[in-house]
Amino acid sequence: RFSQTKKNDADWLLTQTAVRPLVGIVCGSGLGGLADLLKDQVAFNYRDIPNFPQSTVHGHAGRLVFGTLKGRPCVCMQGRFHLYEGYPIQKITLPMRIFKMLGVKTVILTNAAGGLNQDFKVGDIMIIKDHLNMPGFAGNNPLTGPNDERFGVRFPCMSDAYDRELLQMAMDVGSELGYSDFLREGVYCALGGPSFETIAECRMLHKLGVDAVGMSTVHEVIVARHCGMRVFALSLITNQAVMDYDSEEKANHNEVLQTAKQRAQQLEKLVSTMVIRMKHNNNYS
Ligand SMILES: O=P(O)(O)O[C@@H]1C[C@H](O)[C@@H](CO)O1
Ligand SMILES: Nc1nc2[nH]cnc2c(=O)[nH]1
Repeated sequence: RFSQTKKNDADWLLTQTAVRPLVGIVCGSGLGGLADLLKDQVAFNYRDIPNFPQSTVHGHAGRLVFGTLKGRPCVCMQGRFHLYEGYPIQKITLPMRIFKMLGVKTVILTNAAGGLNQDFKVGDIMIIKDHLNMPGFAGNNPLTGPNDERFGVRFPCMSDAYDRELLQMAMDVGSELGYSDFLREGVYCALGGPSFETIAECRMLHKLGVDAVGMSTVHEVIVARHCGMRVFALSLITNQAVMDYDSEEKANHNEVLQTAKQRAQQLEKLVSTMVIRMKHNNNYS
């Protein structure tokens, strides 16, 4: 029945627009401007899409935007769902299955995150090369429950979750755009939120090899990879995680949105250049 519901959502969306997207984009906190790059837009408020959850977080507009980027058909989630909003984990990742049913081949996920790597600065863009799924360690995985074989296998591999060719493409495009000074790569860790981390938690995550910490993305990545879509993801380092008891810094959502605003244009340029350069037969040359 769950699967039928998803099919209905996808069918409904397909009847509303002629765009058949090959690329699906998810905008992180304050990064919704990405959707505004799309031409010939057809946009839906989440509240108008059957069975779709609603955005409840400031900086997540709650619109699904179809359109093209230099002729490449795309769909963009202007706002995502988070565990802390109270939705079941299968519900927050439902859009990935809808992307799949719309024909999406490549998913691009963005997020705002706190920097743990001491070499990172606020405003850096970190290309995600791997993740730690903390809610997953506690049994909260979006693939929990009966496996729908039509989407993918029971035990999907995650060692190849982040496409290495797209990671290399991001580095190449970033260097051509003159972004090398603030382009990094690293490991992202998702926590449940909504509280930010304590100092002890930041120290622990740093010791575990985490470069940036956030509250999203990995659940979407798992579902996207389960159904065979190619994944590229990046974090905007919007704040430095507090590691020191003498620090006066306090993580807050306003700072997150403020940093996102300052770096949004460059991040959008990086993503849009990549989309235009992507070969949709899964080859990058
Ligand atoms: O959707 P993302 O991961 O960009 O949102 C981050 C995590 C929290 O939702 C919020 C904290 O400021 O930003
Ligand atoms: N968990 C977490 N999420 C964030 N999103 C943006 N900044 C942060 C942060 O410092 N911690």
